[in-house]
Parts: sequence; structure tokens; C-alpha cells
Amino acid sequence: MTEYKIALVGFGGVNRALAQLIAERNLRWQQELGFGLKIVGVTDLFLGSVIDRNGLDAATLAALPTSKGALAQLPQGSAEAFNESVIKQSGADIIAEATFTNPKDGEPAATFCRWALEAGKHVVTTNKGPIALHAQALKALAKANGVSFEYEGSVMSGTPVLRMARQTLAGSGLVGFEGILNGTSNYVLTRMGEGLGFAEAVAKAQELGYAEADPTADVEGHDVRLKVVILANELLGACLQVSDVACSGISAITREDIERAKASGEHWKLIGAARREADGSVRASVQARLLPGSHPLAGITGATNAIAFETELLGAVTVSGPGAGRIETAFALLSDILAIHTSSHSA
Ligand SMILES: NC(=O)c1ccc[n+]([C@@H]2O[C@H](COP(=O)([O-])OP(=O)(O)OC[C@H]3O[C@@H](n4cnc5c(N)ncnc54)[C@H](O)[C@@H]3O)[C@@H](O)[C@H]2O)c1
Ligand SMILES: N[C@@H](CCO)C(=O)O
Repeated sequence: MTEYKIALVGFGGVNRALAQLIAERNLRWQQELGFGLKIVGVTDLFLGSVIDRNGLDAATLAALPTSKGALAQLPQGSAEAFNESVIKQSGADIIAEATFTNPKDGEPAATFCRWALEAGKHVVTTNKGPIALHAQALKALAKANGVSFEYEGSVMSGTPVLRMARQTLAGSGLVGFEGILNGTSNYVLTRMGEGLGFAEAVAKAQELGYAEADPTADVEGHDVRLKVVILANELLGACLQVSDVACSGISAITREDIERAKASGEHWKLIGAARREADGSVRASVQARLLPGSHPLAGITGATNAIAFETELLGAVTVSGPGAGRIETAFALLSDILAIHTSSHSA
């Protein structure tokens, strides 16, 4: 039986949900997937850090208070976040990176990934910053060190999109995509359509664990812009930078706009799209669009996301599922670990 030692960097909603899943499902995963997980380190800017090479109790971690320095309550724990030590010295095989997404330079998460890869550790991450801004360099570093760098949860949470498209749409002649790629903004638009105010709907999305640390990133389209860059570069072979993508959000849309649209059978949606043009260039955008009721993305509500891939051989292929959520995104980390396990056992 394979057991992977894992260190959690950032212990907010997503990595805490991973600890909860490990507490509840490790035995089942051993039987179903052929591996188990042992948490050997946790580090978080607010909670502190802890290392135990023999394994930390996942249920205790999942139930840890959210108070400042709480990891100091554990044996060998500290109120300080010793990120570098946890990444390099906890004995982890896999680093699960889930700190804040920084849309400007991807730091410090990109450095955390670099430290881990250089130390010969696999990285799984849900953080969009390092992928949108540094994917090529981090993938090259992983290859040079003989380890994997996986980031399925960076787009559409636990819903399979990146790996699915890369593996199963290869050869289909993918020419573009359009999608609802932010759970928070779609949730906000849906709840506003039910009569809730913008600020109340955003607060509810934060409570449910959908929103970014600064929800401006969600409602102004910046989060979708990162995801569009990730998808276009990964699946359309583009070399887009974040500044190449024109971007606007949903904050100017009022309840009255939504009501008026509804009365005429239309729906406001925040759409991220990219398309390969005849000259080979890839054009991408993020904007709120008024969709007719018949549009495949019009009926997508709440934190659900959907993406319609445009292919030459199959026409449109649409995938929908959770686009945000703590457990849903923790599942993406598990799917990344499963990919690592599968590739190391098929080599
Ligand atoms: N929640 C979701 O639905 C979801 C879905 C997909 C992707 N993501 C991404 O996953 C990541 C984690 O999301 P989350 O919901 O758990 O966020 P969160 O805000 O709940 O947790 C992030 C944690 O990282 C810690 N942190 C921040 N900077 C740090 C640093 N320099 N060193 C150590 N710890 C640091 C914070 O203290 C916090 O506890 C984010 O990048 C987010 O964009 C989240
Ligand atoms: N804040 C993001 C999390 C998933 O990337 C969203 O609402 O979609």
C-alpha cells in the first residue's frame, strides 16, 4: 500500500476541507485508489505551523479553532508560519499549496511551488496566480526535478476540465471556449435575481467559502481573467499574459437590470471566452453578457460553472459542475494526487 506524506501550505477553506476528507475517507481511498495520505506538516500565515514526520491527526487538524496562532496548541506547533521548513523539511512527498491567489505576480505562492519542486516534491495547487503567471517556468522546473506539478482545481474547482480536455479532446480540433468560470459572481447574479442585494449576496458567497480573500477579484472579473489565461495557454497553445485579456465584471449590474432581462427571457452572465482566429492568434475576453434563454450557459445558476468548448469534430462540448466550494476544491487536490499516483505507477 502506497502512503503519500503531504504538507499543507495555507490552511484556509480548501486545505482544511482536504484534512477533513482525509479524516473521513483515507481508508476508503486506500481500498479504492490504492494509496493513503498522511499529513506531516501544516503552515498558515494566520494559524502558524506544525511538523510531525510521524503524521498529524487529520480530524484534529480539521477541527482546529480558526483563532490566530491556533497551530501552536498542537504538540511541536508554533504560532509562526515556518513555510520554508514545512515545505522542505517535513519529509513530505507532496505539497498541497492553497494560499491566497495573488493576481499581480502570483507570489508568494509561486515561490512556495518553486521551493517544493526544487526539493524534489510534487506540487498540487488550487492557486490561480502561479499557473496564470508562471506555468511554463514551474512546469519546466517540475520536469527538471522529476516531479509533477498539478493544478486541476485552478479552473472550475473539482469539476474536471483541464485534465479532461487535455486528455479526451486532444485531436478534436479545439478552436475556442466560452464559460461561466466564477462561482461567486454567478451565485451573486442568481441571488440578486431572487431579490437579494449585491452586498448581501457577496457576503453570503464569502460565508459559503466561494469568494476570494478580496471578493473584488470575483465580481470585477479578475478571477475569470486568470482562468481564461490558464485555459487558453493550456488548451489552445496560446501565450497570453493577463494584460492581454480585456476584462470587466458584474458590479455595475443592478437588480432592475436582472429583472428587466428576466422579463424578456434573458439572463446576465459573466462570460470568459477565448478563440483561435484565422491568423493563428488567440483573442480572449471577460465580460458580463446578456444571454438569450436558449443559450447553453443561460440556465447555469448559483456557484455552478460551465464551459462550452468549440471543436471542429464534435461541435460544442459543454461541461458543467461546481465552480467553487471548500470540499469541491479539496476534491480537485485529490484528483491531482491520483494523477501523480497513476503516472508514477504506469511509468
Ligand atoms: N474556495 C474555493 O472555492 C476555491 C476554488 C478554487 C480555487 N481556490 C483557490 O484556492 C486557494 C485557497 O482557497 P481558500 O478558499 O482555501 O482560501 P482561504 O482564504 O480560505 O485560505 C487561504 C489561507 O492561506 C493562508 N495564507 C495566505 N498567505 C499565506 C502565506 N504567505 N503563507 C502561509 N499561509 C498563507 C491564509 O492565512 C488562509 O488561511 C486560493 O488561491 C483560491 O483562489 C479556491
Ligand atoms: N472565488 C472563486 C473560487 C474558484 O476559483 C470563484 O468564486 O469561482
